[in-house]
Amino acid sequence: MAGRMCTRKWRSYRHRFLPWVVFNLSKNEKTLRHVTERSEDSLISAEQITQSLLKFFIVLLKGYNGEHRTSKDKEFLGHNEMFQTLGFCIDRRPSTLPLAGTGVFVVNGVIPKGTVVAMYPGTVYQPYDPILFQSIRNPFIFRCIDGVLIDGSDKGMSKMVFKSCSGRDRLGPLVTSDTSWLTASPRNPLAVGQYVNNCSNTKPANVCYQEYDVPDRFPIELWQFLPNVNFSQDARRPLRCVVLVSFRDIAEGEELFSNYYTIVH
Ligand SMILES: C[S@@+](CC[C@H](N)C(=O)[O-])C[C@H]1O[C@@H](n2cnc3c(N)ncnc32)[C@H](O)[C@@H]1O
Repeated sequence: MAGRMCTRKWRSYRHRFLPWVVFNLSKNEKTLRHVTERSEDSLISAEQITQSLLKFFIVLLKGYNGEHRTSKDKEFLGHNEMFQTLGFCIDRRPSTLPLAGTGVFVVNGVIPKGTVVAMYPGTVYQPYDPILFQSIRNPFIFRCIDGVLIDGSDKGMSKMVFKSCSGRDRLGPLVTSDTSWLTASPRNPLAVGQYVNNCSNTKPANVCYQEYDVPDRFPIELWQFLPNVNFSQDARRPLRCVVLVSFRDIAEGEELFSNYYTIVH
């Protein structure tokens, strides 16, 4: 009986980070996110995500193309632009949870409910792509509803694969993805979503993951701020990105927490 229930739950899960979620499932039963329909899992529409990213990327582009900037200015440019355009700023800091490593915090401003708060960077693997070596002991493999995987690790082989795919996909002088999320100072400061920790019994989730396929009409000169790249050059589908959207208003100083595990009934 328990086995059958477990199998049913397993079949209806949406997102997971292995082996973290499997290991913690029983411990964190209260923190599972339950939704009754697949559509309920999307807090905002794809069009709202597009508009939000366009608004921010256009400002980033102007900033990075601006003259009279020193390299020091450029280091903080993303954060300044983020605060001015979106009204908040996020960054990585040691987590408030014991033994949880790094987390992501609202360091300036407030985030209203239903806002695109962060992006989950990484190499995008279709269900048929080989990912075995990159996935070994890698807690940053994010699983989308349709089996697409995103490897958000910024180290070792994962890092090499991302850089190589990004170089391969350049269109002459046009860069079509951002590799700076692999460093401590991403040009697009939204691209730190892979460091958002799982909620706990005392720290409920304030953001959730939402899949987003980049539409054809997304301006090519703004692709340089997208922190995702396809592993396969011949992936015959739009580029998959994952954004984190706020469940509620989030105050300055708060840490972001997501649900690593969502059950669709
Ligand atoms: C996707 S990473 C998140 C970033 C991670 N905190 C780090 O510093 O690399 C997932 C890993 O973070 C840690 N983690 C996430 N949520 C946690 C929690 N609520 N309590 C303890 N550790 C957590 C676990 O080690 C997990 O395997």
